[in-house]
Parts: sequence; C-alpha cells; structure tokens
Amino acid sequence: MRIAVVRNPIAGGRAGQKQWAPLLAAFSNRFPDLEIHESRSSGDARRLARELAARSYDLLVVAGGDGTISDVVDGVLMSTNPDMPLAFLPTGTGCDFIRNFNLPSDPAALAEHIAQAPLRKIDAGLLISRDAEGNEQRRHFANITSVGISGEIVEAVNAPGRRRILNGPIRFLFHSALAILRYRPYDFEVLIDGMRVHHGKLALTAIANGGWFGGGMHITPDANVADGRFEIAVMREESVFGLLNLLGRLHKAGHVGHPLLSFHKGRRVELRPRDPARFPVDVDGETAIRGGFIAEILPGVLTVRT
Ligand SMILES: Nc1ncnc2c1ncn2[C@@H]1O[C@H](COP(=O)(O)OP(=O)(O)OP(=O)(O)O)[C@@H](O)[C@H]1O
Repeated sequence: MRIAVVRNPIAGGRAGQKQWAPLLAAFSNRFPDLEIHESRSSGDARRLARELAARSYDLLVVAGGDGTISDVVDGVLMSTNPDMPLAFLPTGTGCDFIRNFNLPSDPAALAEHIAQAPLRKIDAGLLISRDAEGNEQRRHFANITSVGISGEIVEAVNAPGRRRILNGPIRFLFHSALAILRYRPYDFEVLIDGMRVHHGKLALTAIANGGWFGGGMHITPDANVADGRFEIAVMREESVFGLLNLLGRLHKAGHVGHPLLSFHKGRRVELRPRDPARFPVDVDGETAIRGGFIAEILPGVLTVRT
C-alpha cells in the first residue's frame, strides 16, 4: 500500500512529539513505503492534502489533532481526487474527532487496524460564510462547528504565543474560565432546514457531525458521522454560574435533559446574527471563520479506513 502521512509537527505540544517516535516506528514497520510530509505553517496541511490527494497514493494518513484533520479534510474535498481514503493518527491535544471511531491506542495495533479496516464512507460539513470584504467563502469541516462561549474559548486558547506558555489541558481550562466570565451572549436566529428553532440570546450552538469537542466534552451524544445529518445542540442564555455548571457536566453528557438546552437533527443550519458582528466561529477547534454562516451536511463524501 502506498501511503503518504500529513504530519503537523507542533500538534499536541511536547506530548504529541513524544507520541510520534513510537507511531513512526510502528507504521514504518507495517508500511515500508511510508512517506512523511510535514506542514510548515498554520493551514499548510490543507495545501499538502490537496496536492497529495492528486497523486497515486492508496491512503493519506493524518498525524495531528482536530485542526490538522479539518485542514486535510478540506484539502482533499477541494482536490481533484475527493475520494482519496483517509486514516488518522492522533497526536493532537484534544483529538475529539477520532473519539467517534474505536481506534486502538497501541501504535502497532493501530497500524494493523488501519491496514485491515475496510473502506467506508462518512459525512463532512460544508460552511458557507462571508469574509471581512463580504466575499463568499466555503470550507469543509470534519467534526463540530460551534458559536457562542465555545467560539470565544477556542479563540482565546489558540491566541498567538499561548501554545508555548501553558500546556494543553491547563491552557484550555484557564482560558475557558476567563472566557466564561467575560462572555456577553450573542443574539441569534437559528434555522434548521428552513425552520426557526431559536431567536434571542445564546450561550452556545454546536452543529455536529461527531459527538465530542473541547477535549472530550460529549456535547452531542446522538451524533453519528455516517447518518447524513447534523445533530445540533442549542444552549440558551445562562448566568456565569449556570454556564460553569453546564460545562462541568458536558464530559459525561450530563447536560442532556437540561431545560435550557434543545437538541435537533437537520441537514442545513443557518446562523443569523441579529447584528452583523464578526464574532469568532469554532471550526474543529480553530477560529476558521467569523460571523453568520450556513452549514450543510455532505452525506458520505469522505472515504475513511477507521
Ligand atoms: N508547522 C506548523 N507551525 C505552526 N503551526 C502549524 C504548523 N502546522 C500546522 N499548524 C497549525 O497547528 C494548529 C494546531 O493543530 P492541531 O489542531 O492539529 O493540534 P492540537 O491543537 O494540538 O490538537 P487538537 O485540535 O486535537 O486539540 C492548527 O491551527 C494548524 O494550522
């Protein structure tokens, strides 16, 4: 099997770098023709994926976290060969997307699992938004797009320079607490398949292909990456203490049934802000776009070996 790996060398910080040596050894052993391609800057994994998808590999393996997977998914789906099969080597901090698949953690077992796994089709999301000049922009995502408090947290956690100061989970907790204290709820209309399901102030809305975000928070427990639909969680305005309490329950999906939360299924979600602010949107754990947008599910567009 001819395999190209797209690796983000900074994913997961020091822990991610430690994981890499045993993964590389196990994969080189199982797949002697392995080629490694490293991203050189933010967003570079998208360019690499688009170029590599057009060549004659049997498989593209993504070594990184959710941001790298998101860039590679976008690059492959924008390439001349969107059917290029993908597999995942988790070396990121949160690694939420791969929680949707039952992957072994031992490197040799993971290599064998990928070698044996049948090809299957899963869904991806498409975001249609506008850049600061008002031009339409399109990008794909793999896992979850969210706005509100989560958008603010993701922007704060990833702000330039912060990756070096605190390590992954501590940085996330620290900036989450700060962002919650500072959060002023946005005013939104949320439309799902043309029906208005919410208008007014929001704590958070998550549009999910997969079930987890924020490093293990099980925000949409009913999401299924292969059912052709999003699961959408709409969390209404809440006090700071209420928000902290709700977010604290997310890891074990203890938020389900909370009176301020509603869950929906749909294929097309429109988020219309009531004022035209360029608020940050969390796209697979990165601030990839700003302001209102439309999200569409693309059923079965991704080919994976998981
Ligand atoms: N060579 C590079 N130098 C600097 N940044 C890079 C480089 N390659 C990729 N990036 C950027 O690194 C960021 C983080 O990547 P990624 O999300 O994969 O890791 P993570 O944040 O540790 O994991 P997770 O998202 O699962 O928590 C992405 O925004 C990506 O664009």
